[in-house]
Amino acid sequence: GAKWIYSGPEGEHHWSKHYPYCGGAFQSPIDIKSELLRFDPTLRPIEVQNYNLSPNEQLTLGNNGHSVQISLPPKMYISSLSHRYTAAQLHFHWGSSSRPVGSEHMVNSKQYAAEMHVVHFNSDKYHNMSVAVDKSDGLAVLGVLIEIGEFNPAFENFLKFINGIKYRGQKVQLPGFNIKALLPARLDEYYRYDGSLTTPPCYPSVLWTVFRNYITISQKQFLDLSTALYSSHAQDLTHVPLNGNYRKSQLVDSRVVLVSFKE
Ligand SMILES: NS(=O)(=O)c1c(F)c(F)c(S(=O)(=O)CCO)c(N[C@H]2CCCc3ccccc32)c1F
Ligand SMILES: [Zn+2]
Repeated sequence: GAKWIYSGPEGEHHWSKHYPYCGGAFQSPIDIKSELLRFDPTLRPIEVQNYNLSPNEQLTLGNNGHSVQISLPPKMYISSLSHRYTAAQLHFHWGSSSRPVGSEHMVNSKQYAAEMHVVHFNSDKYHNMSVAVDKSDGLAVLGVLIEIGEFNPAFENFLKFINGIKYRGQKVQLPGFNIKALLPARLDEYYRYDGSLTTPPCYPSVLWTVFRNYITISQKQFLDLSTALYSSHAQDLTHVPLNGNYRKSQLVDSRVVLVSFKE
């Protein structure tokens, strides 16, 4: 689609000019505040299938100018929701080396260093992402908050290739690995709400699951993620660093955030 960026003249406050849904309701991310929470005993642990990919599987690691993304094979899916949600891709949002806060969701106004999103589409009802992306029951995204702390070996499976995709449009192949190792320990503890894509076109089509527990990456791993990439093409005269690629918190309005756990 048309170009959009996170800050400046084409920044997020201008997205709605070309992408009307961005100015609409049910937008994401949100600041998950305690007073919004309602315990829902019917929320089952998240169960994922075929996330443990063998190294013989080839994945594509790419720089799409907005994020670093890993394409995921359709054998991967979420089996614990009312419909089968088949994996499409995962990507990240992060801050910058000077401001190491870049998660999209916040918990009681605490912003984390980064956030991972695993994007799935409702394959019971829609043939692919493109058809599902603007349907109210089209997508399910798993959100994982990321803090700086212990080194994360699972991150190395793609971080070690990141210098091959420094510029927009660049892709490299990478051996499959256990994507489940990127998720936090407790898949039974999460926040759940109805929201949207956090980038244009901002369709209100996402069933959000944000896990309660964060994962950690080391300071060095965060620096690699936040300093390696550019949103500009390799041949562009100006190199525009890719960081701070997170949308600000959106209005919750009358939405309730369900939680699968009691304090
Ligand atoms: N935060 S978020 O809302 O989850 C989210 C992003 F932030 C994000 F940057 C992307 S993107 O990397 O594709 C760049 C711009 O769309 C996506 N892509 C999704 C939605 C758009 C269509 C599509 C098609 C195939 C696979 C994934 C996707 C995204 F869903
Ligand atoms: Zn995202």
